[in-house]
Amino acid sequence: MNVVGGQVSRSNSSMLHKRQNSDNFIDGRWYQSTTFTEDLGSYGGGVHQGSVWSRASSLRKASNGQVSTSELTPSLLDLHSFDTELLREMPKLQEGSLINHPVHGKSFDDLESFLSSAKLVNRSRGLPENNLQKSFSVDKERANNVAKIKVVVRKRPLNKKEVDLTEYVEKHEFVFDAVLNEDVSNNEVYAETVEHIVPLIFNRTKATCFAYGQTGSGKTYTMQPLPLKASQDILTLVNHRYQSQGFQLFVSFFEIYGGKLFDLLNDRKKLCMREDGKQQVCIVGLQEYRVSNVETIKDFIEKGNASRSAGTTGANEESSRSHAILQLCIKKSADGTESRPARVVGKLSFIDLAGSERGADTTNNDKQTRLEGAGINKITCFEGIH
Ligand SMILES: Nc1ncnc2c1ncn2[C@@H]1O[C@H](COP(=O)(O)OP(=O)(O)OP(=O)(O)O)[C@@H](O)[C@H]1O
Repeated sequence: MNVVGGQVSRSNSSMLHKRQNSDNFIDGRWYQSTTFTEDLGSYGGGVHQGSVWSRASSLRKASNGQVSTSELTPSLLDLHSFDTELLREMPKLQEGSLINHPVHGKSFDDLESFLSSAKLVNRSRGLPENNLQKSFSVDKERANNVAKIKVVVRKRPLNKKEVDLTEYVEKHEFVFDAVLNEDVSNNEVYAETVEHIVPLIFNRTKATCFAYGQTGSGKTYTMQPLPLKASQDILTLVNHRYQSQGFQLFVSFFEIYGGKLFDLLNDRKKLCMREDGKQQVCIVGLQEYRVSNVETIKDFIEKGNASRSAGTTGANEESSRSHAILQLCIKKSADGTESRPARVVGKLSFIDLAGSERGADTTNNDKQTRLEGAGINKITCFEGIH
C-alpha cells in the first residue's frame, strides 16, 4: 500500500494513522470503511455509491474549541449523517404529511445557547456585535452542518475462495484518518473509532458510526461488536461517574429493506419514516427499550441481528440485504429523577449498511437478489431520508 504524509503506528499493532493512501481494492483484498461523525445539531446526509459527499466549506470546531470557516480536508468531510427521533403512533396521520411534535432534548435551543455563549458567530465571520442577530439565521443553518468526521479503513484477510490479485490492481490514492490491517482485532477497531465518543453523548452529542463498503468486505463483522462494547462503557459511566444523576439508556433497532422500515425488536413490525417541521426524521411506532445491564442489551442485539434480512450474493454467502440501524439513546428527566418524563440527552447510532454491489458481483444472483441489490444501492444514497 502506498503511503504519503506522516504516519504514526501503534506500538503493539499494525494500525497506521493519518494521511494514508489506499485503494478500495488493495493488495487483492476488499476494504470497508468505518465512518464516525459527531454532530452538534441535526443531521442530513449523502453517500453516493461509494464516495462520501462533501461540501466545499463548513464551520468547523478547532482544537481550541472555536469554530472557524475553513476548507475541508479530504479526511474531514462534511458528511451529514441521519438521525431519528421517536414518535408515538398517531392514528390520524396521513401518508407523506408533515407533522409537528415536541423535539426531544436538543436542537435549535441548545445550539443557540452554544453558539452565543461561545461567540462563535462573531469569531468565525468577524462581524460586529450588533450584526449578530441578523446573521444568526444563516449561521444557525451553517452551524447545523458542523460535523467532525473520522474515516477509518479496515482491511480483511483473504478468504479461501479469493486469490491475491495485487499485481494486477490499478493504484489510486485516497486519504483516510486511519487504516487498520488484517491482524487488527475488533477491540482495537472499537478503541480507534467509538470508545472516545462514548463520554460525549452524556453532553448533548449525537454521533453516528457506519460501515460502508462492497458486499463481503467485512462491514457486519466489524459493526456487530461495537454497540455492545459501547453499551458496556455507557453503563459503566451511568453507574459510576454519573451515578444517581438520573441518566437512562434506551436501545432501539430497525432495518431498511426494499425501501421499507421494520422494527427488529418488535416482530419486524412495519414502521413509517416521516420528517417533521424541523427536518427531523421521525420513526413512527419504533419501540425503544430501557436497559440497565449488559446481558439485556446483548439479548436485544442478538434478537435484532437474528431478525435481519439476509441472503446470498456472489461475493458473500451470508449477505446483509438491509441497512440496519441500532441506536443507543441517553435520556434524563429535567430534575434528574424518574418522576418526570425523560428527554434525549445524546445518542449513538450504529448503521450497518447493506453492501454496495457492483454488477460483476451480482451476475450469479436471482431476480430477487438483483432487485435487492438495486434497492440497496439506491438507498445507500440516503435520498429522502435526511
Ligand atoms: N477482519 C476480518 N477477519 C476475519 N474474517 C473477516 C473479517 N472481516 C470479514 N470477515 C469474514 O468475511 C465474510 C464477509 O464479512 P461480512 O458478512 O461482515 O461482510 P459484509 O461487508 O457485511 O457483507 P454484506 O454487505 O454482503 O452483508 C464473513 O465470513 C466474515 O466472517
